Amino acid sequence: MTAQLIDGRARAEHLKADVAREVKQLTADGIGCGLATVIVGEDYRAAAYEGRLARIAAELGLPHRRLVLPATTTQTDLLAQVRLLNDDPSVTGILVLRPLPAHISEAEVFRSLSPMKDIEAVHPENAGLLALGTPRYVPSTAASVFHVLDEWLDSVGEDRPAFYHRSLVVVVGRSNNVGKPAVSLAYERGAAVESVDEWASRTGRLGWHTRRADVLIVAAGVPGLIRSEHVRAGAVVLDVGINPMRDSNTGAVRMVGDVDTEDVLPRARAVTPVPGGIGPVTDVWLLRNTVTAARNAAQAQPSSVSAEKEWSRP
Ligand SMILES: NC(=O)C1=CN([C@@H]2O[C@H](COP(=O)(O)OP(=O)(O)OC[C@H]3O[C@@H](n4cnc5c(N)ncnc54)[C@H](OP(=O)(O)O)[C@@H]3O)[C@@H](O)[C@H]2O)C=CC1
Ligand SMILES: Nc1nc(=O)c2c([nH]1)NC[C@@H]1CN(c3ccc(C(=O)N[C@@H](CCC(=O)O)C(=O)O)cc3)C=[N+]21
Repeated sequence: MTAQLIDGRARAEHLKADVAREVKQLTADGIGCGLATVIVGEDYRAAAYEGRLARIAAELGLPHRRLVLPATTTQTDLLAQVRLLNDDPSVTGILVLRPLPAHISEAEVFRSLSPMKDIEAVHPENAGLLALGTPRYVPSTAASVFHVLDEWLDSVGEDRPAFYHRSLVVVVGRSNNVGKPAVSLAYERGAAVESVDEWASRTGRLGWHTRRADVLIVAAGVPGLIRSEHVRAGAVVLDVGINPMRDSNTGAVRMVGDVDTEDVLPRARAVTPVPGGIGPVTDVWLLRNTVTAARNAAQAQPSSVSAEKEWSRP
């Protein structure tokens, strides 16, 4: 068997057309929408993601404001900046990029976000709603993993509920941003779920877990962690990892996943590549959540949400 490579870019384009329609409808309804992204310090992955969001937001005509703060920013200053964004009615969605510098508590910053503007569902209220199966916002990376999987199941004629009910989903990596939300979404679909972290690797049990997976979701941030010996024949493998690798000869940086795709292809049923798999869908989903947040804001306070002049409207 040679696995099917799932085309995330094509999925992202479909989704982008939906979001473009939603943005037009917002404008027609006179509802303002504004995404604010916050980066503290320098990180290649965060900068790459933010750059992609900026480009697609411009393409969709969705106002975007960037806040780039130095790595020396104190937690107090960052919390003050978040407060300003919370209080600004022209900002309807806020994304604080990870990683934050080590001297800043990510949990404190996420807790300081206005829950209605927390488009990644990292505030405890939104994370709780997600865990209870009643999300306000579905975090974009996990949402993209299951969007890609659901659509792929449709494309091969699998009945979604039947597939999930008979499947074991194993999630490698359990960050609050990616791994844990993915577990919640797998629960919601009625799958059996297993979650492993770095201890599974350290204790030599990673393969024992992953080889039982019908669906293997990998979000560890370790290039090439998963090889064919970790994969059950006929499994569906979703590679979330985005890891910058510098070519020692040319100096060029390219992104690689957590899965050794070439090695896994002959064994799996379907695999998402990196680049071109989950990543492009994540970008669009985040903007989709931004649109949802604008609608939520308008419903909460109909008169206060209108686009302001300071926005760079593309
Ligand atoms: N494609 C996309 O759209 C996105 C991709 N990413 C990428 O996904 C990856 C994960 O991101 P994120 O969740 O934020 O990362 P974090 O570093 O926050 O979390 C990584 C998780 O993986 C676990 N882990 C680390 N090493 C191993 C190992 N050897 N074996 C098993 N588990 C391991 C960690 O375990 P422990 O808890 O024990 O430390 C932790 O739970 C990164 O490459 C990131 O760039 C992130 C967001 C979006
Ligand atoms: N709070 C927070 N949330 C995040 O979701 C988050 C974050 N911080 N910090 C950084 C990581 C990284 N990340 C990416 C998502 C998509 C692509 C993406 O679309 N990549 C393309 C292009 C890759 C390339 O440049 O070759 C692809 O996979 O095809 C990249 C990177 C989100 N992250």
